[in-house]
Amino acid sequence: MKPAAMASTSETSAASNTTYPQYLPNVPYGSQKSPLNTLDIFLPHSSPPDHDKSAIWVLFIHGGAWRDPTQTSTEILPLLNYLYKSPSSIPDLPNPCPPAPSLPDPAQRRTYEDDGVDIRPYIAGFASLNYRLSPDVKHPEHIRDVSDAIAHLVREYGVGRDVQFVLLGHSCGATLAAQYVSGLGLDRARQQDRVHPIALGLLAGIFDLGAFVARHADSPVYRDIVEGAFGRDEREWLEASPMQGMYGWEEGKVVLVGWSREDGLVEDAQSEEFVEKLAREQWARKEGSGSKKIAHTEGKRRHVGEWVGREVVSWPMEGEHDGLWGDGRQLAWVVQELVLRTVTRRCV
Ligand SMILES: N[C@@H](CC(=O)c1ccccc1NC=O)C(=O)O
Repeated sequence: MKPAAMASTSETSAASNTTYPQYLPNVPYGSQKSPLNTLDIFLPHSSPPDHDKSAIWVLFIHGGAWRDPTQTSTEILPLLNYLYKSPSSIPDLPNPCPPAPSLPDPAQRRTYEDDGVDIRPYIAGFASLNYRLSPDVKHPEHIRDVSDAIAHLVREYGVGRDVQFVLLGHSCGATLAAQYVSGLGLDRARQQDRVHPIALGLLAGIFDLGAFVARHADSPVYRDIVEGAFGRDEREWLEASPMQGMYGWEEGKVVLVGWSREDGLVEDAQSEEFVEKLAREQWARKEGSGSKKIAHTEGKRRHVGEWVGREVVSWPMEGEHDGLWGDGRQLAWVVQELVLRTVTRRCV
């Protein structure tokens, strides 16, 4: 399956004669040569004009309990197909310098099935990461692969350096995203060379490995998952758990924590306790409208740059564990929320 937009319209950049959108699967990263040391890139349109540097990259880390070989970077495709299925080309952003920017009426810009602002012009690129799985590797190899993948994007596309990014993760992918910003499992060089996201979107994450095993003591698979990825020493579980991390990174504006009460695999308490932890670290608590968004925001106009401080947003989602990425619409709303809360348009 490839993003539907590939087959529909394409635009040509005059400067480079390159056509868009571009979908580049299985791009190798890092020095390890495993087929899982690869990432997929989707470039929806040519770079925004020089006057507008407010576009961001969206990075996604899939789940699968650190071990399921059927869960891969392709889990971003429902999101891409949802956002880019529309036959219309992606509109340019208006020049913000001056007059003061405001997007056209959202009602006029509704080109995908949503009630809000069309966020597509604000997204410069997507990357979906693969990383090596257990039992072939154990912690900290998974998180080091993630770090190497992001380092590749820094070098090739200036991600985190010339262009800001948001980091999304589902299930153990959310664990990896939280480990990345807090540096858990990263050696000194990788910690120091790291670029940081402006926002995290953590969906159905596992933040406390010990509790994950203990709360499912009747089901041996949970212990198998954690021992397979982190070994048998419970002190390792504690040290690697995002609940042990610190989340004061400078660039961070928003952490969206999303979960579904219908998730039969990861318990609500993982997300609830992580929200509490960030609140203790002085992140301001917000209740997001979540996947009930249409009902909540219908008729309300929202603007890019709504962000006011360091916020942790609880984001209610719907359906089963794997529906959170499998339903591209729910993931698109997460991305929209992060764009609305973080992207500040700049004149350069
Ligand atoms: N599909 C996975 C199961 C899985 O992903 C999972 C199971 C229970 C709790 C969390 C899970 N995934 C987290 O990334 C497997 O077959 O191992």
